[in-house]
Amino acid sequence: MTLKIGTRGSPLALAQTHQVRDLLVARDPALAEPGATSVEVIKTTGDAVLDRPLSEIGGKGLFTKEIDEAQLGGTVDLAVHSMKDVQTVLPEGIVLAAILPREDPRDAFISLKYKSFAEMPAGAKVGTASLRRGALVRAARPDLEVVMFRGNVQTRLTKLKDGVADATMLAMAGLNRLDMAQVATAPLSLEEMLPAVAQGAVGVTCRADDAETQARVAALNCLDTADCVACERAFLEVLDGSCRTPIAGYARLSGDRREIVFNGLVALPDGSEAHRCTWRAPRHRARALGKLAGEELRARAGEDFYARMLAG
Ligand SMILES: NCc1[nH]cc(CCC(=O)O)c1CC(=O)O
Repeated sequence: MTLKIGTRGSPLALAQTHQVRDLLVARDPALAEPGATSVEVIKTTGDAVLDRPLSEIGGKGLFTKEIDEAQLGGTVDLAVHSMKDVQTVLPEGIVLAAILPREDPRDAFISLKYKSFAEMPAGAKVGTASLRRGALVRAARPDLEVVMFRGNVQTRLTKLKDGVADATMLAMAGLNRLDMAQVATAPLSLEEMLPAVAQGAVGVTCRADDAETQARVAALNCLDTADCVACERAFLEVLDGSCRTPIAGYARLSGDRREIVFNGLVALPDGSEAHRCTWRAPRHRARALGKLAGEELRARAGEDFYARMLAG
């Protein structure tokens, strides 16, 4: 019997998957035997389309659908995902069995020419395909130009060298997991660049009817991260639906770890509007807090917010 682990094939996805496998082996030395585990690389829609912003492709689970199908079909037993890419409502038959301790949740500013956004002159180009990052840059610096930019770390660095853009942004978590933190010019503060919901968190899914694998995987769960991510995902669930909305959300625990402090944001892609909120609540109310924050921002943005977004 082989424990089959499903993952995308990107260097980051593979690094995360090997980390999960090592953690499982550490808990059950029998898994270290040859053939006891296997890593199955699965190409997803998000991997196949490299030339367009993901928001244009649309649809849910761009980086997860094919892996979910493999899991439900029994080709893989567990799957490792960046939680940022996991839809708020999981497909029927699949459960989230563990969330690993969160990495650095911040975005990194990356440039070969400038040390920070503040140093960038009017007209300089920022490369990103992320609606959230684009909207936050446009809101803070309407004088900069945002250009379309996708690809892995190496591709982006080459594009910076070639002058396709003067700066870009990537999650610190991904750089750290790839041992490439030196690529970051500087981390951006949580105030200037509120992260995507669940950024920096890795989740492991199992089949709902596979109690044995669920029990193995559940041992890796980090309760602190799971509560924060549950809060953020409840927020996203209230606001999203389309993947075409710039949304940011970050929850952390208070110093005594009894409360959750949540910051959320929803914006228009052109940065002309951004609504922010801060809430705190006892941590057992994590999901309710996220939902409340989402409802507050929905109300503050106004009924015609989504209509303005589609028009813009
Ligand atoms: N959508 C791609 C993606 N999914 C997760 C990460 C980074 C790692 C993480 O947030 O855990 C990235 C790349 C990026 O945004 O830089």
